Amino acid sequence: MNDEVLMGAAVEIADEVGAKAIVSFTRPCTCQAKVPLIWVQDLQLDILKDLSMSEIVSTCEHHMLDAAIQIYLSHRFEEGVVVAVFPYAILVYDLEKAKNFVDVRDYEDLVPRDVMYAVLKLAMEIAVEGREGRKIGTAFVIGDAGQIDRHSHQAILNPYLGHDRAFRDIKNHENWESVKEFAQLDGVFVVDRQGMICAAGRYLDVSAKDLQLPGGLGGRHLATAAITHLVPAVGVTISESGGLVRVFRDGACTITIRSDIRITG
Ligand SMILES: Nc1ncnc2c1ncn2[C@@H]1O[C@H](COP(=O)(O)OP(=O)(O)OP(=O)(O)O)[C@@H](O)[C@H]1O
Repeated sequence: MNDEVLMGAAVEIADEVGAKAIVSFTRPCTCQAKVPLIWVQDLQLDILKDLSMSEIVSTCEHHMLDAAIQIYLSHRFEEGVVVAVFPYAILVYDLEKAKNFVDVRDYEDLVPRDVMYAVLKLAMEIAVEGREGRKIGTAFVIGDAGQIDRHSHQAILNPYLGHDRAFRDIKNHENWESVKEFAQLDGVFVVDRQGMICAAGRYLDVSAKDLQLPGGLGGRHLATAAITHLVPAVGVTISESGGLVRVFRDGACTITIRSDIRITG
């Protein structure tokens, strides 16, 4: 169906239901929306043309959740509805679903909300952007830095050693460029509860052999999961091979977020 016709209908529906935004998975086209327009580039949507109507709706809902998680992290929309436009369907989508899926409050006993938000958003940026066209994988272990230290050692010289707090604060976007540079190093980042990066290039001396984890995880993922079982900490990993961002606590994977969709607007 014509993308412009669907967009026109979406603008009317958005007005009617008081939507926060229109989220479009179609090709960009002109429209007169009164609410923000968010474009999503999702390469896995080509399959829609071969599906039945009910399959289209459930697939679109699934893809909308992936997009809504990114929108939740980037726009901090925590409630309300958006109107999602797909090549063959229009959905009115409740943002609560994304919030429930990645609720930063679920980690508040270990990591404050603003620190968790910052690490997740930064992790998504690293997963989406990579570095100079290359995918990169890394991990953040956030929590009791003293205890994390006891189960790890420096794989390389710590680039954060001796730097003052202003440069090490992960909540400050100005520090994210250097984090992205150091994300290319071996090992993991250690971040304390205040959001201060204590180390990069840290090797975790732990074993995941007793943990129940999804198959196919690499060494850094397994070690990050294992440290969260051993000490009060949350792990956030970015997979170089699959582009997925995962969150671990208590030795288990609690969130998996796709990063192969691009949000603009
Ligand atoms: N215990 C560990 N602590 C810190 N870093 C590790 C540990 N084990 C492996 N690494 C580092 O992680 C890097 C990637 O290893 P690997 O591909 O096995 O795992 P991964 O990062 O979990 O998986 P992916 O390939 O999906 O990113 C290696 O360069 C290695 O030095």
